[in-house]
Amino acid sequence: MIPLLTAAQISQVDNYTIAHEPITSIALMERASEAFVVAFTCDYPDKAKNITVYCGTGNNGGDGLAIARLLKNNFYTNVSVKIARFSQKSTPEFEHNFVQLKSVGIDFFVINADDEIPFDDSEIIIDALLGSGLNRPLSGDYAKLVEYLNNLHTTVVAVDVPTGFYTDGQIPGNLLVLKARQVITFQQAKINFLLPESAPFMDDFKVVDIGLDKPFIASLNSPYQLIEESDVRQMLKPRKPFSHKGTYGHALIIAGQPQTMGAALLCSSACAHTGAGLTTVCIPQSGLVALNTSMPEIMAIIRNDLPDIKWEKYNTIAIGPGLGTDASSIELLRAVFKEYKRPVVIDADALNMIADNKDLLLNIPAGSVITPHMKEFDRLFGQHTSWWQRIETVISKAKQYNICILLKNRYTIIGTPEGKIYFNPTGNPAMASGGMGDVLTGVITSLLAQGYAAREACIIGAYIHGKAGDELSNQLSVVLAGQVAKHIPATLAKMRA
Ligand SMILES: NC(=O)C1=CN([C@@H]2O[C@H](COP(=O)(O)OP(=O)(O)OC[C@H]3O[C@@H](n4cnc5c(N)ncnc54)[C@H](O)[C@@H]3O)[C@@H](O)[C@H]2O)[C@@H](O)CC1
Ligand SMILES: [K+]
Repeated sequence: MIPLLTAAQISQVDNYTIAHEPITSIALMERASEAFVVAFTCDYPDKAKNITVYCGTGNNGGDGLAIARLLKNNFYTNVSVKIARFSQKSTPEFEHNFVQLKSVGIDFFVINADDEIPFDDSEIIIDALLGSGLNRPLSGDYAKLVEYLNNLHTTVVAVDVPTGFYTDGQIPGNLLVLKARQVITFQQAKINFLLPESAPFMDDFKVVDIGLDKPFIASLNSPYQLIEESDVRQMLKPRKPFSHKGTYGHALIIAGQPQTMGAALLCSSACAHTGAGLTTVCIPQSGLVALNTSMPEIMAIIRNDLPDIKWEKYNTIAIGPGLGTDASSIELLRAVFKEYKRPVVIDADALNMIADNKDLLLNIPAGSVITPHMKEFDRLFGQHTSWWQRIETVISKAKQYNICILLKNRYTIIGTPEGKIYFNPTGNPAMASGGMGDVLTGVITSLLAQGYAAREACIIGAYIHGKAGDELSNQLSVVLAGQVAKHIPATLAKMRA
């Protein structure tokens, strides 16, 4: 896991690293700037491009000055610098790099407060105006400069953080930010890069390691963690010799209506493909032929009004995909909560029924998983005006109900009763199509049936679901849910190799 820190904590880690590595702050800035330049030269190899580095007078600006110098050393022939000296304040690291810049003879131009903004016709802009030190929205000279630069629509590569962007905490509405084509960020993804509110301000980000003290970072015990492939590999249990279908559990999936049978089929297919020993799906009679034709491995319970379910047979139950919210579905949901005391997976219409009957929240078996998308989440827990607020709600509700909450997103957010938030990095826009959530529910259900705890089932499930989609998207520009379900065994084989 990569611990994700707030800006205040990152500055604490900078200071700790400077004191204990030990390294001077100027050498640390040089290391950061070198890391930036390595990443930059990889993505922008044309050394004749006309590049302007815009620098503030804090340490982000100090980075910018060092980057301009290093680019020149790397034979970028057309680099110049514009310094926004909008206040008298500057850091010693900035001043040091300003002297260095002058010594290598790079053209620079100083923009003072209230000056006209100088004309810019560069092909690439490197944004080193403000970084993680931002403590208020842009206004005055900064706002004027950023508006001018945004209107140019030039390719902007931001150093660490796009100027004006908040790295953590609630992002104010109508924020003015220097929009970046790419952000090359130091040490770790900033938490707000993982939330949809970052989308208008950056197309992409890349993390470069600047060697901050990892044991100290770990000691801060951040609640926010980014899942890595190695975590999932460690969590995955091998399929052992002499094991049999009974070893890998029996999952029951209660899903589907005549018009939404696909949800039941996709969910149960994903469950079987993720390795549950047995999968049974509880569907209306009208789905039986489709089920037997498409997935003969899966057993069925025909759902009349209230089906006769032998609860103790199942290692876990999923309820909701395509289920509908009529009276008999509510009765069935209540029956699951009454009769079945082990962890379950609750998705889609089951979440909508809980949203309409909030008393049911208290009946969710401990250790269960709920898998809402944003709208289902807001229906359950109230309207939110920002994703940061949603994260706070995930933390409090996961604790309150002793459940794992998996809030679907580009970087899916998994909250546990211990107060941790895990961000899942896998998945891609080719997967934005119907049925994908039903497949994810099937994957998580399968993992619970196989004996993984809810936290592991969510982390592994979200990761492999997204990774299967990533692997498929190497060759396909659109990936359908059924393809993801069928590809899971191949992804699992790679992860277990
Ligand atoms: N030794 C270190 O601490 C390192 C810092 N690094 C760089 O340092 C950056 C952080 O530097 P700083 O803390 O100096 O801060 P910034 O350079 O981001 O900002 C400079 C100053 O601008 C002021 N400011 C904040 N919001 C403003 C606004 N809306 N309008 C006008 N002024 C505003 C604040 O006084 C702030 O300290 C990082 O983003 C990174 O680029 C890297 O060089 C790595 C090492
Ligand atoms: K910046």
